[in-house]
Amino acid sequence: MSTQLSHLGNDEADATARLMSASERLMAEAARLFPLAAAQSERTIWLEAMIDEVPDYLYFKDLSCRFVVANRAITADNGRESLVGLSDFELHPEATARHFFNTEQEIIRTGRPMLDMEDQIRDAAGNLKWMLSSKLPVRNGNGEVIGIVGTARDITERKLAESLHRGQADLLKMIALGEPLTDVFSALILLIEAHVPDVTGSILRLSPDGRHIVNGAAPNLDAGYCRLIEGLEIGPTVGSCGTAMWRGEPVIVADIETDPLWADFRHLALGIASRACWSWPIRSYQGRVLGTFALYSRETGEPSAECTKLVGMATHIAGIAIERKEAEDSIQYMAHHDTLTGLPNRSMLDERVASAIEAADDRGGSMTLAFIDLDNFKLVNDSLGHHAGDELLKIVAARMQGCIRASDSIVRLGGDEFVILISGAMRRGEAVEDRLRSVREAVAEPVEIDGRSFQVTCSMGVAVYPEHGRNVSELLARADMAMYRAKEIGRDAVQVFTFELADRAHEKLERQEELRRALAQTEFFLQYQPQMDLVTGRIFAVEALIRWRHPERGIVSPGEFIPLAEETGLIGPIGDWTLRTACRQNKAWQLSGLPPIVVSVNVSARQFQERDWVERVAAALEESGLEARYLELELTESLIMEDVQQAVETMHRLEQLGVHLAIDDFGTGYSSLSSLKRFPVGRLKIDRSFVQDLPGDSDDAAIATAVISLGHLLQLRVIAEGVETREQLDFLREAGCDEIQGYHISRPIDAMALQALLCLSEC
Ligand SMILES: Nc1nc2c(ncn2[C@@H]2O[C@@H]3COP(=O)(O)O[C@H]4[C@@H](O)[C@H](n5cnc6c(=O)[nH]c(N)nc65)O[C@@H]4COP(=O)(O)O[C@H]3[C@H]2O)c(=O)[nH]1
Repeated sequence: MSTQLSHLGNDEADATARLMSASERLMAEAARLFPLAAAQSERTIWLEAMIDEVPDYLYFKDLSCRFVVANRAITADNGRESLVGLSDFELHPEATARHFFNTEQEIIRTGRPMLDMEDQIRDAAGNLKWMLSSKLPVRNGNGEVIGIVGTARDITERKLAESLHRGQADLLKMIALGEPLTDVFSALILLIEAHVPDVTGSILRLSPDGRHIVNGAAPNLDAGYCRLIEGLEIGPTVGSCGTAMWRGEPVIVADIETDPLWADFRHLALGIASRACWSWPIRSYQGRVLGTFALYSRETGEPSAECTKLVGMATHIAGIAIERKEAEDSIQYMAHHDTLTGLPNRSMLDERVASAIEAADDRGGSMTLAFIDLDNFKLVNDSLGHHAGDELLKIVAARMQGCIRASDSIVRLGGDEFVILISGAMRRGEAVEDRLRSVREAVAEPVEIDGRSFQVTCSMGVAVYPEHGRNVSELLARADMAMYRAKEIGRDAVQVFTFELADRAHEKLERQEELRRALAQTEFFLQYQPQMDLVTGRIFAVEALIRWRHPERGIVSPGEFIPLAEETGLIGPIGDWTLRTACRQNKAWQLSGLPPIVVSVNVSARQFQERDWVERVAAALEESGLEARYLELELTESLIMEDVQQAVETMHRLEQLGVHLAIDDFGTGYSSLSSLKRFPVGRLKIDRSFVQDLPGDSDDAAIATAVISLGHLLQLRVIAEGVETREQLDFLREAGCDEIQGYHISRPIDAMALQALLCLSEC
């Protein structure tokens, strides 16, 4: 032991070096205590005894890498009495021994130590061990290398902890990256199996109905066994896992052969030579049981505390993985399904149409899209409430789903719009309409919601690939166009797309653009038609009537463009313009010194239903400075009847503003007497159609007379429009009509002409 240590790179930091320098100090101390040569052997014994106490490996090898000195730790781990004279080739497998030999020869050759190397060895008991070793050259008094001294420390525990730590990190990464759940489970099981000797792991999941076993992963468990337990119903005595899921607590079965929990299944477990099965529930963050993590052992017995701790980590990670997958699945589901009806949604339609087109191309066939819109759904929603509307959609969706074939798909686009994708081939002689008839019939079956029974119909538009379009959006747009046509022709119908339809729609689009331009470039103007009091003969009011001065077509009458404006929503801004212009004009007449008259403005249903309509009327009055009592709004019967309750509410708000209200075209709608009583209106207007054949037509005469009586009974004034002749006027006066309007007095005329007329009649 008089040899010297070579220079170390970092003596202080290195445990091995510290050990070596402690040995040197001890040697020096021994030399001091036993100075005589006679004491030499005693010193050696003393030193050997001392190094034997060191728990790490400590040894000295000669230049041929044979042990000269080896302490008890390394000797015992190699299962020998002594290692002196042996080389690693006699202790380890060839590859390991060669590695050690090469390293040591390198140290001897270069004279440089090798520190903190991590090596794996198998000890005499067969245990794999991780060692942290350092090897240093030993020199004689002349500085020549005469061998190496080595130390090694067992770091197996630390390495296991590290690998566990790394394994956990890898698993969390797999979870975060959304790798398949079975892969995550398998990696988790392999990690645990690597740390708990002689066990086989398994992860089972609980089925969504919370009643059955579903295989998760068990990479080293018999596949046949796994198949046999798949789908078993959990319960109080269903082996370890079925019971653990049932109880929601760990079930540790130390001996499958005798434990009553395994009574019905022990033949299965014993068939795969398992004698013990320990199962722990996997839980969600909120504590819901999601499955089990189980370890099977070939030996009877219970898990160690260390094993239980590891499984605690495993069930935690498995829980995170399952919850993350469930969240992902539900996000996926929500992204592709409509929450109300559970039907696939638009994003799914795109995918399905794309693959249906591909399939049609492959077989040289076709594919059909049917766009479906419920008729009068808005009415149900408005009159019975959104809850009823939702219920109706759910019922209708389920019915439609029940009618289509497995090869077809149904998608809810939103609102009351659905699309059916018919992708399979038609039967011989079968038309698309036949396939869709059953859907229409199912929709039209009576529905009962909240104790009320009613029926809804639907309109369908059909587009066929490849004739009508080459992709989803083209086909959908054309099916939609056809559906609109089905609505136009009276609803409750199927319309197949045609190119004439497209032309018509195109033309409509152009008209719509023209209308927009007309509004922007003020191509509209108002004419006013006087209304005369039959008692005084005085012109007391005028009806404002819109006109369109079209740059090519000349003056266009409202009958031609108001319906389109209503359909497209342009009636909103057009109506606002009319209202503001009429108010301003009326105020201008007053300011010019004419006696005040009322200006009557037509209101369309869509305008009236706009939420801020009352505010817009108030703004038009405010802006023009016209007093509310000089404005009258003409509402049609059908407008009011679309949603009586809402209409009455709006009418009351308008009444509070101080404007007058009149019912236009009276007699053409269906207002019941009882509802008429509820309307805060001041006038009824007898429709022109009942006036034109007066007095000759006895039916019209009876109707006109009845409307006048009815109006008076309800304390309303009655005006007749479309009066063209003296005879009509006389009849109406005779029948007690209060006021008239019509060509007999004046055609609609522009503001200047009306001013002159008023001036004439007043002066
Ligand atoms: N044959 C005949 N016709 C007569 C006679 N006296 C008046 N008329 C016409 O009868 C219509 C009366 O208006 P309406 O019933 O409110 O019916 C109006 C009204 O519903 C709508 N309308 C007109 N202007 C507007 C408006 O500014 N806004 C809205 N929403 N609708 C309007 O367009 C409809 C048609 O308006 P116009 O073409 O101006 O047609 C006007 C008027 O020119 C007559 O003695 N004989």
